[in-house]
Amino acid sequence: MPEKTLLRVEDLKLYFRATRGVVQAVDGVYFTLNPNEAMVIIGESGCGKSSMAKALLRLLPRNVHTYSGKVFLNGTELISMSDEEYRQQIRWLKISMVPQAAMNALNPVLRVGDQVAEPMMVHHGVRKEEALVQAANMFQRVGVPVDFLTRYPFELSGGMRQRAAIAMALVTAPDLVILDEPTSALDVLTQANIMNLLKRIKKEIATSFILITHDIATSSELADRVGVMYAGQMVELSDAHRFFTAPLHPYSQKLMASVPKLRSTVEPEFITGQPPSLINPPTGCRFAARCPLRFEKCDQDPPMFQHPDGRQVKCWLYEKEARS
Ligand SMILES: Nc1ncnc2c1ncn2[C@@H]1O[C@H](COP(=O)(O)OP(=O)(O)OP(=O)(O)O)[C@@H](O)[C@H]1O
Repeated sequence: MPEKTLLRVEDLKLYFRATRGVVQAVDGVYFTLNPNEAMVIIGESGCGKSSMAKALLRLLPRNVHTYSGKVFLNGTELISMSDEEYRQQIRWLKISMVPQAAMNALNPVLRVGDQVAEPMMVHHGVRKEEALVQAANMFQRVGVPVDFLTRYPFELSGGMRQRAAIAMALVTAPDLVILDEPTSALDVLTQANIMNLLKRIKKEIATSFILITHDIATSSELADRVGVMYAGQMVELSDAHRFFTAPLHPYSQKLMASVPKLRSTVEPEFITGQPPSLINPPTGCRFAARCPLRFEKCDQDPPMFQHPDGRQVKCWLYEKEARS
């Protein structure tokens, strides 16, 4: 029977070699994603979000120390594939990405239409004329004027370039699109437009999304599920509704309290202290040093507890609930 889960990530690790030691950027991450679901990954800068995206996309830098675990896409394991197999069978075809700054995704010396058409030609063996027709369709879908096909990236605004990068990620109809801070380099209005575009696309196209973002407020509108990362680990996995109403993990609660609210007189809070170093992270709960609810047990590393309502949380506070 085919697996209902689209993506199953088990004990994913990505460590880097650095001058001061080994950086445990992604340290034993587990999660699953269903078809047509949008999962938002949030967490402070440096907690390993982009590294996790790189691990899923196998876009690994040269100083990798450890790359391990299992990633199943529709039942096919990706980590054990060779780079060549991954490039031929998975990247762009099954999993595509929209990187932080679209300028980096687009080649400055090639017309954007040709670039958006290219994945179709390379991965679906489609002739250039047909690929350009599909690129034009995709441009219309993401709100880029079709006559922009013949323009170069520098002739497009930041927002239009980001839309073109989204078109490029979608043109092969992949199962999963990973967006790494897709709006971070854009002004607030353009950010909102891009988020609205993603919401619309999600309704129209049967694709799953992993959206990595700092922008908790806007991402709440797109998310079906939320994953919270802290110091290289996933500390909460939740459906979006429950998460945005009442998150479980003390870190998630602090993160939510730090989001400014338009119609509230409550001041946003800051999370005091710094996340631990990922070179020698603490052996117990990694958030303990900053946690207002810390108790003795937090000196031990908590497992990911299964909350009775289906959420998962890596915090000893939920040990009893998880058992009962
Ligand atoms: N190639 C690399 N070599 C060594 N260390 C790295 C490398 N890439 C990332 N790191 C380190 O890994 C940790 C996680 O970084 P990562 O960029 O994944 O975090 P992030 O949560 O995406 O941060 P941001 O939100 O700022 O993009 C950081 O300590 C970072 O300095």
